[in-house]
Amino acid sequence: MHSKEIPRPTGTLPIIAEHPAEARELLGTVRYGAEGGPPRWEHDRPVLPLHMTGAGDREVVESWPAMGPVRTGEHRGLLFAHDGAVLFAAGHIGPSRTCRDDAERAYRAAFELVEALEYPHVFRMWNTIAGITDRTAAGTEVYADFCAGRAQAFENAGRVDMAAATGIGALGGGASFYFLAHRSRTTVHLENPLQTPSSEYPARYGPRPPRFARATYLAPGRDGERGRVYVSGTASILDHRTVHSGEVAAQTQVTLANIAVLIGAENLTRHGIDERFGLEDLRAVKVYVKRREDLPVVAELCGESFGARTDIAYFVVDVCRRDLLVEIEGITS
Ligand SMILES: O=C(O)c1cccc(O)c1
Ligand SMILES: CC(=O)C(=O)O
Repeated sequence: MHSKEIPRPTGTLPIIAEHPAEARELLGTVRYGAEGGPPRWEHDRPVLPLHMTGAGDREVVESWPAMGPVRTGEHRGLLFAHDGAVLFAAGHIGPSRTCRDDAERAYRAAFELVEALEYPHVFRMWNTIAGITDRTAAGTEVYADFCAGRAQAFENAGRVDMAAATGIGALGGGASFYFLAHRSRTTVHLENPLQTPSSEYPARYGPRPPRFARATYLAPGRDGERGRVYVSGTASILDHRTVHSGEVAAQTQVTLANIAVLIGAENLTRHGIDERFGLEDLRAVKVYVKRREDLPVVAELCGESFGARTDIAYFVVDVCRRDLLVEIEGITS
């Protein structure tokens, strides 16, 4: 992390720091740390522990601020908190080796929750999956199994909209997920003209395709909050193919270029949004690097591309395809 000071809470932008923020004004917290497991309550707020850091790495704490009085609850293992505008929910998908049924169950619970509480506009989801590229006992791939279960839950719920998401490796603790949904603000799910929509990936990547948008734009709120683009985990993929297999610098450059096109004026105009953003506008950037020895190269390229005010957290974890070395996400400020 490069952040020098802990930023103030600003609505749908998280506070990312080395220490948890004040519990009272929060919806929930995600600990990118040394152990993973089911979400738990701390000071009456959901906390999701994710095993994303190894020995000697610093824990990164992501805190989602609340804008008003918070109500909390639990639904089929999902712990949630909401403030009348935003819903934060966190769950444990389960042991990754039977990911399919577990993912379907967890996503079914998520869709039930957003309907029951009336937060229909899901705008960001994160999935962390231990052993993401491993084979299951049945010989299938864990990530492909996860995608199959998730696709089934989308289908059962009749949901055709796909939100920005990340699907990334974890060092242990099974598979977990958390998401954010808005009650009233318009969401526009974005695709990237350089990439095949994930739901149209060919079957060679798995029996059921992933279901995520390349980014989601949350339109400005009546409370004066600005419009923001939530950029999905993005990798060195053009159309549906990994490019620059084995070359970390080139993969990082393609990834950054993918994000620049995604959030730039031309693509936003294509989606009916009258705004434009550049890489320097991104905050709360997370960079996932597969091999520890690649960190210096990736960090140098990211440092050159993002603004001086961008807070960047690096994690050494597996990426969902064996030939991918880096994945990057962020949120426009
Ligand atoms: O399956 C996903 O949700 C996903 C989303 C973004 C990047 C990625 O590798 C995977
Ligand atoms: C792997 C990844 O980032 C994608 O499918 O876009």
